[in-house]
Amino acid sequence: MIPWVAKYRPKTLDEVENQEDVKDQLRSWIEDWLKGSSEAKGVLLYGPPGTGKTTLALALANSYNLELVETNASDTRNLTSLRNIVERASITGSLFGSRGKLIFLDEVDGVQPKQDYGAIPAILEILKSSKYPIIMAANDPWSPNLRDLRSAVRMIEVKKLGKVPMRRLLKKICNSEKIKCEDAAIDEIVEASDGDARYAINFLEAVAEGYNMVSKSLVEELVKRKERELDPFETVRSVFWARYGWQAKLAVSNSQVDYELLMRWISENIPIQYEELNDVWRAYDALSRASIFLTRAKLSSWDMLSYTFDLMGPGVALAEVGKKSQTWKAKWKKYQFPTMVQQMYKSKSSRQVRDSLIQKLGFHLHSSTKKIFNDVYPFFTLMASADQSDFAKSLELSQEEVNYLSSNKGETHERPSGREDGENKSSTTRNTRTRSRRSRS
Ligand SMILES: Nc1ncnc2c1ncn2[C@@H]1O[C@H](COP(=O)(O)OP(=O)(O)OP(=O)(O)O)[C@@H](O)[C@H]1O
Repeated sequence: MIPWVAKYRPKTLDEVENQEDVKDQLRSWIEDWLKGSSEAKGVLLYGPPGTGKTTLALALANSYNLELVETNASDTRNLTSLRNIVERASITGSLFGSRGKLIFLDEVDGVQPKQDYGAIPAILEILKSSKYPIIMAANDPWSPNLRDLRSAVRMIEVKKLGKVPMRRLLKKICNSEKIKCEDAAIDEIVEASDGDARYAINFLEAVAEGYNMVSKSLVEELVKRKERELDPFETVRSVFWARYGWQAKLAVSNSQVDYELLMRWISENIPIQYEELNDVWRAYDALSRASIFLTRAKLSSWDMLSYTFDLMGPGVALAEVGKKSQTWKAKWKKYQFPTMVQQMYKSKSSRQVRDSLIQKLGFHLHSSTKKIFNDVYPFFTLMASADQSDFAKSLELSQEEVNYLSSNKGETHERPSGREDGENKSSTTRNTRTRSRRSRS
């Protein structure tokens, strides 16, 4: 059975819902190409997931009877074979005499500067030498890694699909499938999809397939369930409150939270939920075994994941022996974030205060971060605890930074990142220039 996203994917540009401006730009670009007068070597379609970038590339190829050669931009092996195709094209000459090609490079923003080293230069080279039009897609095209690429192509933004065309799209599918869909249910899916057509169509298919009809109450229930799967508090609660093993297993296997992180969540909250020492012991025993199976799953076979779920879900849930008799009020506990997540957050914000503090001191003293950190910083911690008001004002410190200094922090932290010498000199120069310009005006 073909999934609906593929079954109902528009074949030509005229069938693509909305996106009129994008379609016009693509038509004029490809027609210039076919006439041999195109200025832009390639096009980069960018926009959120599920908005139709791949669909538009495919529809463009079909509309102009071109063969679509599709590859993922981070697959460097495919880029090499693409280079061969392009090279061969330059030798064989007339390309549009027979059936021409349209090259489609998906996920150019997925190219990693380190792992996929050479991919962007390869794309730039293909762009330069290609006799075929090249169309690319990205969700986020603004990374510094793509700077050269951005200036080499025409950028076309693909916006989220609006509510009216999305509704039209879903209704068309309901009619073709001869399924009874309540209007309010369609509206609910449109709302939940937030302009992502793939999400909306998949959602519609899941409801229709499971229940043979699409009602508002069903959609609401499924939206809630999806939200719960994303929420670690809900997963933890479902595990601890499960009366039967299968309920706990379903909660962990459906959860969208990363498995390791989920283990930390469960681990943190075991002693909060369970009061009997033996229950706590059994729960931790199950969880530690789950951790072993997770490592095995990663190292050898993902089949082991099922044991991880068994231990992390039912293993922890059934560790509490007297659970069945408890009311929900007795079970209700206030869960907490894993300590590690809290610490990471705290140390990150604390590092940010320290770094901005050192930048400011460097600016006022015309020194590098290294010099400030090694030689000057301890004196400032003393000065801050002695006199705060004038000191803070003259250095333009925020209250957060003053508190940080006067609590004598700093020695306990690692040295801040950044270039050691000259870093603050250049920022000082920049700041001084801004200041003098300001004072002139
Ligand atoms: N404007 C549209 N008209 C009709 N169907 C659409 C439209 N946009 C998207 N779709 C449907 O949504 C599905 C997903 O779209 P597509 O794969 O083109 O999105 P994308 O922008 O390439 O996503 P990603 O960035 O995740 O790769 C398509 O298979 C198609 O069925």
